Amino acid sequence: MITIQDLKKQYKDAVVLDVASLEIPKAECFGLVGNNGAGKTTLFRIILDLVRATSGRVLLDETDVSKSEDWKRRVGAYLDEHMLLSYLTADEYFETLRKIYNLSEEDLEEHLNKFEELFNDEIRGKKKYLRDLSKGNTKKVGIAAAMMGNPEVVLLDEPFENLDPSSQVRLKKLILQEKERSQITFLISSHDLNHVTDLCDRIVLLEKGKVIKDLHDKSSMVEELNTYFGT
Ligand SMILES: Nc1ncnc2c1ncn2[C@@H]1O[C@H](COP(=O)(O)OP(=O)(O)OP(=O)(O)O)[C@@H](O)[C@H]1O
Repeated sequence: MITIQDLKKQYKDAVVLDVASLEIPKAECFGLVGNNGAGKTTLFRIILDLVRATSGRVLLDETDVSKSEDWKRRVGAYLDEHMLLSYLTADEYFETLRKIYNLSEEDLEEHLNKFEELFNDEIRGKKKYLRDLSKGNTKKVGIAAAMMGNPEVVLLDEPFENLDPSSQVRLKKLILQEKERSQITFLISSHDLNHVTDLCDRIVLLEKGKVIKDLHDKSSMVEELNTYFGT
């Protein structure tokens, strides 16, 4: 369970995030939407303790994420390419993570096999550094890395952006399978309302840093969001 309490982030006098209370239960697929600058990435960064909140706190179960490092083993995330080691090839990067996560070669193979369709023969066995991959293929590496090591929580910022249409469908299938297979709590931010509503049990809409809708009803969330975004 992720608990957000009185969370505020301010840059000089601009309040960019102001979330009084939010609870994300275990195994929920939590979608986060909002216009550019609404605060989605800031919220994810604070949850991951990459940015310190001005006030308030984020708890992972009982642990304040800004006060301990232990929870990091339980959380996977891909926000952007800065999270990768760009001077490695994809194979070298996965091998490095395998050692960090203490996985066997078989475990790694089993994990990466789930991504075979998504990788579309463009990632593994290539002599390209991550910095030279296309944007979409870079994202695929980041997502596979975020889901490595049996995390309890996975945060993905704009996972569908830059993916070709078939890859978007394959990624959606993969996340749905993982949701079924494990008890992963997914936090997914997206501008793609169709994908995020297909995937998520709940969608929170941020506007200027505040939660203005918290939608749980699958049948009405698409319509509510289309009305808000004028789509
Ligand atoms: N380091 C910073 N200094 C000043 N303002 C910042 C900083 N980082 C983020 N902001 C501001 O915080 C606000 C929220 O940004 P954030 O990136 O969280 O939005 P977002 O919802 O992820 O947007 P997008 O959909 O465009 O990715 C924006 O106004 C942004 O300019």
